[in-house]
Amino acid sequence: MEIKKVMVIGAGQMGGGIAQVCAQAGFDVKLNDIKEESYAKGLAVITKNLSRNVEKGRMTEDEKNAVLGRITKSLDLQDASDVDIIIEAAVENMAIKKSIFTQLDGIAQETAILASNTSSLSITEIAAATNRPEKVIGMHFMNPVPVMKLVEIIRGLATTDEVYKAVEDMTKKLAKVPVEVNDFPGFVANRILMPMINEAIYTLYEGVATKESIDDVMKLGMNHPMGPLQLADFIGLDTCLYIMETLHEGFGDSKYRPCPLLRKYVNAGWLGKKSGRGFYVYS
Ligand SMILES: CC(=O)CC(=O)SCCNC(=O)CCNC(=O)[C@H](O)C(C)(C)COP(=O)(O)OP(=O)(O)OC[C@H]1O[C@@H](n2cnc3c(N)ncnc32)[C@H](O)[C@@H]1OP(=O)(O)O
Ligand SMILES: NC(=O)C1=CN([C@@H]2O[C@H](COP(=O)(O)OP(=O)(O)OC[C@H]3O[C@@H](n4cnc5c(N)ncnc54)[C@H](OP(=O)(O)O)[C@@H]3O)[C@@H](O)[C@H]2O)C=CC1
Repeated sequence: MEIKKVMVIGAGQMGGGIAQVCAQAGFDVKLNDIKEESYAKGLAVITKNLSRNVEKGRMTEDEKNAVLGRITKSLDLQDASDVDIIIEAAVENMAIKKSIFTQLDGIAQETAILASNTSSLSITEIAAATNRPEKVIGMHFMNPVPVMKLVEIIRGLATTDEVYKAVEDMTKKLAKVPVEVNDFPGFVANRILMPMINEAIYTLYEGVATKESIDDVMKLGMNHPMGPLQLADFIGLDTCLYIMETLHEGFGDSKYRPCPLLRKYVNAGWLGKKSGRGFYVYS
């Protein structure tokens, strides 16, 4: 099973990054979003990242243009009809993901792999919305995609070894390191990371320290590149809340209760860096 043509669904911070690294690795990429302006925003970020590579001497202008030439715009899921793999990176919502996967199952060629970049939701449940659960898999990239090495590869209950191997090979071609994990809420990355971020938010909520102090403790004391509140803003507070809800519901354990302050910020539309305001304000 050789993968050549890719479709990425969702041109947000993750989808844009995934499209960029796929095009850089030589794959033809269709980048899909529901809104033209979201696609344009995603492409602008990719162009900026590639221009930085040119400035830093890591790529020539011609190479940059060749990478951009491998990315095509898609505003219609029907465009999935001739690709080998679809990597879905739309919003972290089970109903939306199921609807996308059901539609893709009817559009994509029989051999096509349907992957999700979900950060916490059940691959098995998403797969059950299709008639090809054996070809559904989790391909969980880390943010920012062009920089971070890891891709968690999540096997659903029915995922075949052949599909796993094809996705593992593709991940290596992207110069990323695949790590195999099983399908449980939050997988490994967010089962460990998100409760730490949630606890940092509780620490702020309970007035233990200021946001700057909380971040300084983890940066200076534990050598984390970003403090947990800064990282939460970077990930997106909506995504953080959805992940905590998945852990809370999936394990039924109160230790995963999302902090009320996190919920309040999301309800206010303070989603972090992407909306201009979260725990910090961004210009
Ligand atoms: C929620 C989930 O499901 C899973 C997740 O993804 S959890 C989040 C995982 N990610 C993390 O934990 C990130 C933690 N933060 C970091 O590692 C670092 O702060 C960082 C890599 C983001 C930035 O590094 P830094 O040294 O502080 O800043 P900076 O010097 O500006 O950037 C380092 C390099 O990364 C690049 N970079 C930074 N942000 C970038 C972005 N958003 N997109 C592309 N490249 C980026 C910069 O261009 C720079 O590259 P060069 O200098 O080599 O050109
Ligand atoms: N943020 C992170 O650090 C990480 C996130 N993830 C996961 O990646 C996924 C995307 O997250 P992220 O990129 O941060 O989110 P963003 O909000 O940045 O991007 C989501 C994009 O998907 C678009 N979209 C929404 N619904 C659809 C749809 N039905 N069809 C096509 N496009 C759609 C949105 O468009 P519009 O804006 O127009 O609504 C937006 O452009 C989530 O599942 C998340 O959990 C995984 C790893 C890390």
